[in-house]
Amino acid sequence: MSVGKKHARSDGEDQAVRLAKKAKTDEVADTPTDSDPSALKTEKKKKKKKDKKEKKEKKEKKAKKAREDQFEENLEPQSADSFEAESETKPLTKEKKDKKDKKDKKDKKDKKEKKKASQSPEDSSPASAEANGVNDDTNAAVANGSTQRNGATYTYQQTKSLDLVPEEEIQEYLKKQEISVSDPSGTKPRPVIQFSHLPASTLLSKNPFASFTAPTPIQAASWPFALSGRDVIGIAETGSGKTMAFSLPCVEALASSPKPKHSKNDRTAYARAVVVSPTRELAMQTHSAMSSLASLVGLSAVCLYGGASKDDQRALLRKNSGADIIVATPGRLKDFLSEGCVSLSDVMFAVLDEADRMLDKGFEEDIKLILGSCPPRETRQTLMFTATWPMSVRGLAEGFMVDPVKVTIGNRTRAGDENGNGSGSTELQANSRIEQKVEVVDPRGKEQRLLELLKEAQKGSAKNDRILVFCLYKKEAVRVEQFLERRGIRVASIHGDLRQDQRTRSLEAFKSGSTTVLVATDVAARGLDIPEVKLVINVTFPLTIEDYVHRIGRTGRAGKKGKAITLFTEHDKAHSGSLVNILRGANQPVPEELLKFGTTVKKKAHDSYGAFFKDVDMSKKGTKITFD
Ligand SMILES: Nc1ncnc2c1ncn2[C@@H]1O[C@H](COP(=O)(O)OP(=O)(O)OP(=O)(O)O)[C@@H](O)[C@H]1O
Repeated sequence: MSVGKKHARSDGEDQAVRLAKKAKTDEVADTPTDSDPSALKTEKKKKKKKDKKEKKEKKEKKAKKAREDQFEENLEPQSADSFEAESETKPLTKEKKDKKDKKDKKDKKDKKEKKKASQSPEDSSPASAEANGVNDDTNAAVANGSTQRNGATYTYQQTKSLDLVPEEEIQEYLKKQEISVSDPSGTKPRPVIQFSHLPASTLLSKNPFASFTAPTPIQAASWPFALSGRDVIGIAETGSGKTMAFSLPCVEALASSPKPKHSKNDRTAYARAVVVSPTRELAMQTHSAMSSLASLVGLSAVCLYGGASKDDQRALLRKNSGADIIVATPGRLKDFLSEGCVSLSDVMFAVLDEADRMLDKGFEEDIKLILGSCPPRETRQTLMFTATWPMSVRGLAEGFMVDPVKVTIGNRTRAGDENGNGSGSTELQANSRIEQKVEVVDPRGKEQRLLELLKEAQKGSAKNDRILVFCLYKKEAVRVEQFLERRGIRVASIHGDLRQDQRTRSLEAFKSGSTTVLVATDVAARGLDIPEVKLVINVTFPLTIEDYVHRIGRTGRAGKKGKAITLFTEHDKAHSGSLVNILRGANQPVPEELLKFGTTVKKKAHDSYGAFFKDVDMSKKGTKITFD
């Protein structure tokens, strides 16, 4: 409220008295007096505003100083611009002058290279990995001093090189890669088509993408949002690089923010990022990918999963002084949380990998507890990635996020009405590079048919081709493995009845090629990135059509082709409609025998689908019940 307004209300008060009162109010602005409460309130507000401004300025100064220090340490060329204005007004020290000269030279060189690149825009071979990994746009991503809501000081700013890409090229890319973005705040950052379009950073200067030529569509479209601190739901086909889509923004966010300090005597491990995975093997795989990236900037990652020694994992946490990133399965993470060994109170970045699985009934409560142990969604960044996004989990997902951006890859719009108006909802879609074949068979003849298929697939030069065989039940997997073994097939298995070391050994043997056939339950359906799986055979149909999409997605990864054969029996007829839709959606043949089972899509039958592969900690002792 202005002083003028106050005058109007204090009739009869003489000017001198009013001034004296105001002076007094200014003096005691912090102490409430009953002399003039409304004036006091105004002054208090003013002071608060001033304090806030001062605080903000101080924070900005501090952030600038931190960046400056980092710049000094890392000789990060992109940071130089933030200090250019300063250099103009102050006399340059010799060191700064050298740096400026160096930068000017580099700018000139970059301009030349850019010109060259514009003549051959397709030059994205691994040989040019350095250019791919490190942005040559020295002027591009300049931290502007503000912090993201999760506390990271990294600021995403579209680079000049990306600005320079003609709009038609961007539109063509979005169309060709079938990228759709739904953003409640309406921002439209351009996709990062080349690695060189990414803002320079310490991490990128380490060239983490040397073996890749360009970002995958989900990376290209989601990075600008995730790097800006936004919550993201990323939906893209199996094997399309979603792990890197969340790993890069996670590591950038952590690398740009100081680790909160805790008492030296505090033995709790305070993670700053948490990634939750549905299975142990996937957690280990994600951990391996993330720690390679994190270690480039001196960050550590620890994997916590059931079935392995807790003491060893505790020791790892201690060794890594808490670990910056924790990749975990929910059960083991919950255990560590309840013991007070791990705290998520410093988490600025939370990821649900295979998000629909994590939000389904089997894990819902665990996820509520885990995300509930993190700072509130307003002050952390939450990312969810998956290849399948059923309606049933969407509402729940958004409850954990703030205005999430939804990035979808693939033409998943519902067919819509006769006028061609789609409903715009995200449909289930299988990887279109996978050749899908469905054979309707007699349930009694399944194992014999499996044997024939394996022999056919491993004929001649293909004798060492890797084949993944899916069963629904653990006992079934055991039976099928023994059946194949007796017939001379080199086979291993992975399912929940095996000890973790046995599971790990089987997977390693399959990866290394010492066994070419792996019989698995749905414990191996999601996320596992096993190179060169040529064929997936479904001996028994999974509980849900989503699991079918994930199972067959173990082949045809990272742009490669693959093949999947499904033995379908009358027992699976409830899935015929949704399977027909998947086949049609991927332009695959639909056998007449399958159509006979009907094309109606039934509502999801199993509430806790995939519960068959919920990881149970086998190392835990059961509770002994005594009867007296
Ligand atoms: N930009 C890229 N170019 C080429 N290959 C890539 C790129 N990014 C990641 N990859 C590779 O693609 C493979 C599949 O990636 P990833 O496991 O992240 O897939 P995904 O989308 O998470 O699959 P799923 O849905 O099955 O979990 C990995 O081997 C990974 O190294």
